[in-house]
Amino acid sequence: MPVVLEHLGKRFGDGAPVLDDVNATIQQGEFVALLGASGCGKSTLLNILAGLDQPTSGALEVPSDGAAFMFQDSALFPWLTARGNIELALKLADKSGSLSKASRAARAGELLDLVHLGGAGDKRPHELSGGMRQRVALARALAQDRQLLLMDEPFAALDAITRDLLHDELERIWKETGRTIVFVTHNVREAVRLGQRVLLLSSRPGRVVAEWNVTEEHRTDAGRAGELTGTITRRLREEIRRHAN
Ligand SMILES: Nc1ncnc2c1ncn2[C@@H]1O[C@H](COP(=O)(O)OP(=O)(O)OP(=O)(O)O)[C@@H](O)[C@H]1O
Repeated sequence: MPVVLEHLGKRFGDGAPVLDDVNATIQQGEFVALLGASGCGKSTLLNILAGLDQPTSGALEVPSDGAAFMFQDSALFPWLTARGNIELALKLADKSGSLSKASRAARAGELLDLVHLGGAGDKRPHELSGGMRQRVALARALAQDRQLLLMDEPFAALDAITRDLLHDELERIWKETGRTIVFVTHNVREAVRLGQRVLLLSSRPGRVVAEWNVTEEHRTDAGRAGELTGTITRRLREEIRRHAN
């Protein structure tokens, strides 16, 4: 099922609208990067997609089983091991209670393998690096078993090398699982690296003002990817300047 936003708007109380007339269709299985200046309403939009907040105008179609969410902070439970954090997510997602403890343990093991953390399941979050914690957070988000995965700057706090590694991992996992991903970032390079499509949200009010397709050519030719990154960066700067005036 696609995600459809039609003339979507959001204002908090009687303040100025944060989002206004946001229109977008995201196909099932698509990877969309959402880019915008700080404070333009990206997190607000994700919260609405996740059903954590309601739009004040317009229409929204999202999968009926909701969405899984991953944040900049891994938000793991510190008293549980990596495996324990994933098993808990499996338990919470299993509303009918049909998964046995042994099946949950087996599934948690598969998810740990999927994020290449097979050997670290018994470690607690403080024993893991930032990159490893985000891998656990990704496995936990996948444990929720929702088609739609919303990611709010999940790699922003990581160093560049770890981030590059996680980009490769996320791309692989996206291809393996067929999830629909909406990935919020400030980082144009990251948006071009990951997204099949990059949407640019303007500031005050937030609205989709431009979009770019990232083609196979961009993926295989670093020069073409660099050109696209430059084009998007210029457009983003314009947006930031327009808002500053
Ligand atoms: N619950 C709320 N009540 C009032 N205003 C809010 C609320 N949540 C967000 N806002 C306002 O909405 C605007 C957009 O915030 P939001 O966090 O969605 O932006 P963002 O693009 O995700 O920012 P950043 O990139 O800095 O994380 C901000 O001006 C913020 O102050």
